[in-house]
Amino acid sequence: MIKRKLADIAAMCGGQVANADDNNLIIQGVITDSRRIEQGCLFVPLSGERFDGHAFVADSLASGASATLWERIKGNPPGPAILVDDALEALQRLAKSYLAATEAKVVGITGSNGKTTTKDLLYSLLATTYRVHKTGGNYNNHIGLPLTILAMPEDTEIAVLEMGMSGRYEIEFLSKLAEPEAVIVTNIGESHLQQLGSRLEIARAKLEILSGLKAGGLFVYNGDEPLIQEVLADSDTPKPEQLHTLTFGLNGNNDIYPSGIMFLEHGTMFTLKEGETPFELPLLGEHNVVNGLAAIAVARHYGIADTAIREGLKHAELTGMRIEIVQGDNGVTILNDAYNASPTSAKAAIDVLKTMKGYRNKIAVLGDMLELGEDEVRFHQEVGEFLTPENTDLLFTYGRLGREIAAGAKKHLLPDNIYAYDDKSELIHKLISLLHPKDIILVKASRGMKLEEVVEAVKHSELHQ
Ligand SMILES: CC(=O)N[C@H]1[C@@H](OP(=O)(O)OP(=O)(O)OC[C@H]2O[C@@H](n3ccc(=O)[nH]c3=O)[C@H](O)[C@@H]2O)O[C@H](CO)[C@@H](O)[C@@H]1O[C@H](C)C(=O)N[C@@H](C)C(=O)N[C@H](CCC(=O)N[C@@H](CCC[C@@H](N)C(=O)O)C(=O)O)C(=O)O
Ligand SMILES: Nc1ncnc2c1ncn2[C@@H]1O[C@H](COP(=O)(O)OP(=O)(O)OP(=O)(O)O)[C@@H](O)[C@H]1O
Ligand SMILES: C[C@@H](N)C(=O)N[C@H](C)C(=O)O
Repeated sequence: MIKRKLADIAAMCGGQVANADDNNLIIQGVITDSRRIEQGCLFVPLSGERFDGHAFVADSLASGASATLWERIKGNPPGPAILVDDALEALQRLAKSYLAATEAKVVGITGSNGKTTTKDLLYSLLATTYRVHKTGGNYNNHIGLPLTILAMPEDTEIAVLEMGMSGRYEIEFLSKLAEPEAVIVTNIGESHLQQLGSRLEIARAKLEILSGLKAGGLFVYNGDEPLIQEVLADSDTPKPEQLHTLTFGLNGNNDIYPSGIMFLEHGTMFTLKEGETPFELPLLGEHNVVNGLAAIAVARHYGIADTAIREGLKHAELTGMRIEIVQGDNGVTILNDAYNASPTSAKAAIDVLKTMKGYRNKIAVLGDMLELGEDEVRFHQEVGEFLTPENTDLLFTYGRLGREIAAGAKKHLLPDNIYAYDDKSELIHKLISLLHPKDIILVKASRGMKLEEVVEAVKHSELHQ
């Protein structure tokens, strides 16, 4: 993490030191939450939906922060400070300046689905050889990415940075801040359609990642997605000189694609060439093989041998709630995919349920998918129609839009096997009453639905069957 003299930090973020007895005071780390102060850090007071961080500056200094940023418009700071006009902009400038002072090469990852998973997989491959830093959790926006950079060890060789968006020009900002030398676009789904209006516009937003890519940089993208090719070919799409490209995907016309896939109980095996030693992923689903292909493409670009890649994949540490296998105390198997949901990721998860063998009942617990815009009802009905007796025995839905999943499910499932709820506790009660230790449950909805509460309840429940 960043460790500098107070005066140097002021210069790096364009601020001015005030109230400090010692400009050579050493600052270590940057924190934006007074509830998580670490001794000697710089507190950065941000304004959000509920609070103005300036209200917590005195507390932060009392709790061990060595200094704070302070916006000039707020009057006199209550202790050692760096005066700035805008704390967020200063935080972003500090991050850019710190990154430039290191030798770290940046790999940027964006896409509608799979950013966090691909980031975790790529990290595990690169870390076999390099000193690597990666985005923690889902810290992928205009605040999270700068904080990720400032938490980076000074001797980092490669930084794997997740870049998220819900509107145009957000990725452009992040890419220009981080100036990656390699970038991945995982796929173009439906996430944030509400704000973007069309999948083409989502593709344009994702390919803004090329705007900050260094000259001669590498663009690794999902070759199965025609919208990416379309936007890449558009002369209006900003891209660097001497752009190198690599495609990944399931189709054999990609630069890297699987020659065979085998679904296992707790993971997935795949080969890239017939007869070669397979690669093994501790993740379920064909979609995670695709994520793995993107990670392999970049790892090979950085000279990682396939033997190291196989080791890295096998021991990858993954962020939870992405089709995470959870074993209940009561024997029930839960596929916790509750982190987020869109039609593309929901169908990918249902495909995983289809590959699971040896269970009594396959149960899907599906909730609202948010931010999908005017076609949200149709999207939910289509997910319902995707459910068949081959992949689902019982369906539980949660939420207003979940009812549309239930409506669509009637196309292939018997009405007696479909349960729609607006109340989470009622859903949990009914679900538990039907559960058997040999059942498997997929739990999936958008972040805002907090379906991890269903996972927690089911995990610890006493069964009656
Ligand atoms: C600003 C901030 O960091 N807020 C976080 C804070 O929120 P809180 O509920 O406390 O309220 P405020 O935001 O109003 O607080 C303002 C500041 O005051 C601080 N503070 C508050 C109380 C207190 O007692 N002491 C304090 O010091 C506070 O820390 C603030 O700095 O806490 C919440 C709960 O932990 C956080 O959720 C909230 O974080 C916001 C949402 C945030 O953006 N955090 C980033 C670090 C981040 O990267 N979060 C990611 C999610 C990113 C994301 O949604 N990405 C999208 C794509 C990008 C969309 C883009 N348009 C966007 O706007 O984000 C995606 O789809 O992936 C994460 O945490 O997962
Ligand atoms: N390549 C993919 N295609 C479809 N779904 C995917 C893919 N990769 C991951 N998913 C699913 O998408 C959801 C989110 O996964 P992950 O967090 O890795 O993606 P993300 O792009 O970081 O998501 P978000 O933008 O919501 O933070 C999970 O349900 C996961 O199973
Ligand atoms: C807030 C944004 N990152 C997100 O995840 N939105 C989903 C759709 C949600 O809020 O549930």
